[in-house]
Amino acid sequence: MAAAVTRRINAGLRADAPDDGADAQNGARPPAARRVNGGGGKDDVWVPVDEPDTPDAGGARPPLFRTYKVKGSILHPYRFLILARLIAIVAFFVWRARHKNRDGAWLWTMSMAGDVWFGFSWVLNQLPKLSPTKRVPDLAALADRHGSSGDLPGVDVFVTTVDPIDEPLLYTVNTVLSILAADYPVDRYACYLSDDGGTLVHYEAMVEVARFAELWVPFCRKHCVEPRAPESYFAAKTQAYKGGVPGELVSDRRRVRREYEEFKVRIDSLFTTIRQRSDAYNTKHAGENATWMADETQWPGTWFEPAENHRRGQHAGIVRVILNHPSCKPRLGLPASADKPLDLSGVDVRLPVLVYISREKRPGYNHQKKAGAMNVMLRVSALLTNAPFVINFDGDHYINNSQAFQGTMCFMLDRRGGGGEDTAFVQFPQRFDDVDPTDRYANHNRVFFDGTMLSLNGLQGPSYLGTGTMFRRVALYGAEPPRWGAVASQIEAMDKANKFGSSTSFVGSMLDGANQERSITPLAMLDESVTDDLAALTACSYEDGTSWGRDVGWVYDIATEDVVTGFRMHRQGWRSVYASMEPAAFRGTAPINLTERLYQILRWSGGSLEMFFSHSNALLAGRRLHPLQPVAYLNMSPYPIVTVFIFFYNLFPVMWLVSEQYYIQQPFGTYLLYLVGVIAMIHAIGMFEVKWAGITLLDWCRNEQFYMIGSTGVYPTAVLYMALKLVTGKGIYFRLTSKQTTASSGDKFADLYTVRWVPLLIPTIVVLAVNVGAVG
Ligand SMILES: O=c1ccn([C@@H]2O[C@H](COP(=O)(O)OP(=O)(O)O[C@H]3O[C@H](CO)[C@@H](O)[C@H](O)[C@H]3O)[C@@H](O)[C@H]2O)c(=O)[nH]1
Ligand SMILES: [Mn+2]
Repeated sequence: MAAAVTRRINAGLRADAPDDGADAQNGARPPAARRVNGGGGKDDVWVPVDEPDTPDAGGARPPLFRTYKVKGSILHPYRFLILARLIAIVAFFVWRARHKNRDGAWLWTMSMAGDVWFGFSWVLNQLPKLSPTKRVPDLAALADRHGSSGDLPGVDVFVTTVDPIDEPLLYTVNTVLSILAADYPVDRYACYLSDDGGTLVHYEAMVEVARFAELWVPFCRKHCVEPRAPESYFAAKTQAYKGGVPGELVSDRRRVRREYEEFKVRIDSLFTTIRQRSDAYNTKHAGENATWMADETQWPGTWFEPAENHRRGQHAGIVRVILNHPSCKPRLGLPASADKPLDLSGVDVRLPVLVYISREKRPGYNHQKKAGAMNVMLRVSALLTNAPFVINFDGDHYINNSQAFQGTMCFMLDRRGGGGEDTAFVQFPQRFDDVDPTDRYANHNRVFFDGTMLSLNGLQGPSYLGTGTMFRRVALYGAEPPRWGAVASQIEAMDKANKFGSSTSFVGSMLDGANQERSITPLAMLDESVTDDLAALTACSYEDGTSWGRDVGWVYDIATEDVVTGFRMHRQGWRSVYASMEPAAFRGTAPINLTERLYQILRWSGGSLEMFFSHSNALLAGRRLHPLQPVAYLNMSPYPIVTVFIFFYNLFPVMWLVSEQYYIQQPFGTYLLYLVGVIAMIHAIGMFEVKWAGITLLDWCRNEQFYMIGSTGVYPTAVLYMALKLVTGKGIYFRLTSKQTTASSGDKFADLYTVRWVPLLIPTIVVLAVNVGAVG
């Protein structure tokens, strides 16, 4: 194995040679890409920062992204308010400590403790937001440098899904279609679908997708349509035309729409089709009870009628290439004809690689949910296409801006200050569809985390980077950037310690996968040796005794693997970028019904507490992080504990039922004055943030409302779970967020108002009752 590594050292890891020739030519070339504007947020708030290192006479490369800061007239009063509030709360504490309550000392102590916690967490939350920064990719500069289809690095795109019902097939096929139609050199990226359910329905849906993509993708290219997830495209109002043949849009669109409707019918009927086919074959092969593929072979995954080795949690690993590697030269389509009414004669009709994966499942193994699926994809893709960058989407997210991949490359390839190469990941803010404009609680803390992240002078703080984040593959392998030049020896050492497992072909692929200048390799012929390798890599026993899930790949044993994986990279000295783009790069479907939302919050808050009580505790971050990063991580790990104090205050009105005269603090007048002051100030500060985050006041109110529901209803359970875990050592079982909607009535927000009863809501209702009672 070591030999395999050393052999490649000479091949050179970093093909760092400057391509000056190309640059000189580029100077004369007109920008090929459309310029994007400021990238979200209003221009009257964000101002570009003067880049100290703009190209000089020496012909340095022009920057590939712009940095924006909040303009002084907003920023200075904002900071002043923060300072004022800091002084106010310190004064408040001092005053309270000097005026201890003699009667009801324990209540006073409790409320003091609560206020200290509130004050402390406010500081944690506020510090990283002192200098809001926004980075926007410059696609035109990228096109100038790399040409329109030029030497962009390879990208492997991962999509995860589990259940075709809970995560509706329609979302998943839209995700994949939006990826296949992305505006990125088609021979430089590949799409992998991981199906943790192992169902034939998913596989055949991908076969249908590949077929429909032959029409959909050239259509998108011909007319430059956005977004390229058909469901969203057809639902959207028509926008300004950007393609080259406006006259043909209307008829082409009508035609593609009809095909899409038929495609949807086929997708919807897959369950029945497969069942009927299987019934027919089972009768033919008397005595069988299998699920059959169209070619009359038995599906190796799960069956409709569960059987030994063909049920959920117990089936073989499957890797199937659905679309093979395209040719490197463009292949133009055909002019319109009787049966093909779309004129595709000027359009490249190639499609990127599409692979279906279902990892092996065996009882007795902890399959580690999404993190486990991601790690299998990381290995399988290493053997098949081995791109130096990987990006992941949940089955319910899609690319909303077809240039999103190019956008991420603006950060990965920018060389300012040695940059780029030390960047482990690029993340864009998450935006959600299907969220009622009058009820945007689904954007909950995402909006505010935007604020948190924006702030760290562009260094990324923690966030839910589970989906729509572009990673550098080598960072996922656990390599460390300060030794980036020595990745070969690093990989060799890690391999000696059996961190990666026993596959020689996988370890042999690692150096190539680290090389940013390498484009994607044509898909290997799936001969017997490759199939054997793939079987080994998808097996559940592959990771036994290795470092997968800790030092290598996505991190295990935690409900929020995404946050912890990013933390590991930051801790190793990697940097990351938080970027914005207009229109938003990616979009997702948040669970909009309150019940699902509560369970999601439960998993996140539980995961955050787990993180606090684990080796990924922010306090153990080490010196390689920017000083504000641990603060931001800390801000989001023990936060559910706040529930104790929120409860205390929320239930306090009980006292009014018991006795008429009771004061938490005396003299009560001064106390009230302080309170009103500090509360008013935090809201005033919030208003500034609302202004630059580009959200409405109503969003903000909903956010506050939802915070109350979450912190009374969900956090107590999270805290209890954590306490149990600390005592018993057993982790939390988190269920999959169901995205299934009942909204067949045509009202896509119908779901929002169907609140199923869940015990999680009991404490919230108690609080409500107490307060209504007390006021009464
Ligand atoms: O055994 C499993 C369980 C889940 N998933 C996939 O993991 C993704 C996320 O699961 P979901 O139940 O939808 O969780 P969410 O709360 O919606 O996910 C958010 O929070 C997660 C944990 O922080 C992140 O991993 C996600 O990317 C982020 O979108 C989905 O695509 C699932 O298909 C698997 O592949 N295998
Ligand atoms: Mn999700």
